Amino acid sequence: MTAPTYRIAPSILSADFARLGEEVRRVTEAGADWIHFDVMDNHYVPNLTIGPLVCEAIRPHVTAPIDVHLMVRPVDRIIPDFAKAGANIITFHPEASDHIDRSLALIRDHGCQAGLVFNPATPLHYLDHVMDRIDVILLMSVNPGFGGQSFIPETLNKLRDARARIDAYTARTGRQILLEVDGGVKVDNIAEIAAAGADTFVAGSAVFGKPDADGGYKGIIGALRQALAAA
Ligand SMILES: O=C(CO)[C@@H](O)[C@H](O)COP(=O)(O)O
Repeated sequence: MTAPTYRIAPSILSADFARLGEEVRRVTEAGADWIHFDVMDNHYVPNLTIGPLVCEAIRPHVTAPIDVHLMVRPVDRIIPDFAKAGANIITFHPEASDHIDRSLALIRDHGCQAGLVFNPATPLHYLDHVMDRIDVILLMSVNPGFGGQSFIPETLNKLRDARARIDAYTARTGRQILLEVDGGVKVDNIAEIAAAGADTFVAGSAVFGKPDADGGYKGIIGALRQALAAA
């Protein structure tokens, strides 16, 4: 079996919004694989963040994929705007979409990779009939809406379940699906999270909270990768 390829996706929710272009450039120069872009609407989740205009504004500052996590209801009408703004991956919460299959198709028809996001208590059965349309499964390991929360340990069991579904699907079809995790990911738990099956790690406060005096973004991304190497 070949060793898994891991991706680190810093969440800009914890970045300095007054200097966002510089922040995304610095974090990708420090080794980030994706930029995770949290979209909150103060309706589906109790917080309000950023939209397609900000995605478009940061796009020239990075070549790394922009991974847009929609925490919005309704879902469909904002998808074309994010695709035009330079998003590469767009994920949404199945319970926030009236027509999951249609929302996934809309994302892919706009040239982006598509995925479903599962809150800690959202069952994985939403995957049952749409695996062919999915590129990424994102498991929330905190309740969505805020950065800086603690990792919910039950997520490890859910990751194992999602990993088993993906592996069975890949064995049958030859198609890969990424398994991303989001919330409370730190140097001291990332190896355990990887061992449970995740290959893509969103980290907000762990990365953007790191002062230059402590090695800055390069230091923390290096430490996350080192911990992963031991997984
Ligand atoms: O989507 C969310 C929260 O809703 C996340 O992307 C957080 O922003 C992750 O932050 P940390 O838990 O890593 O600080």
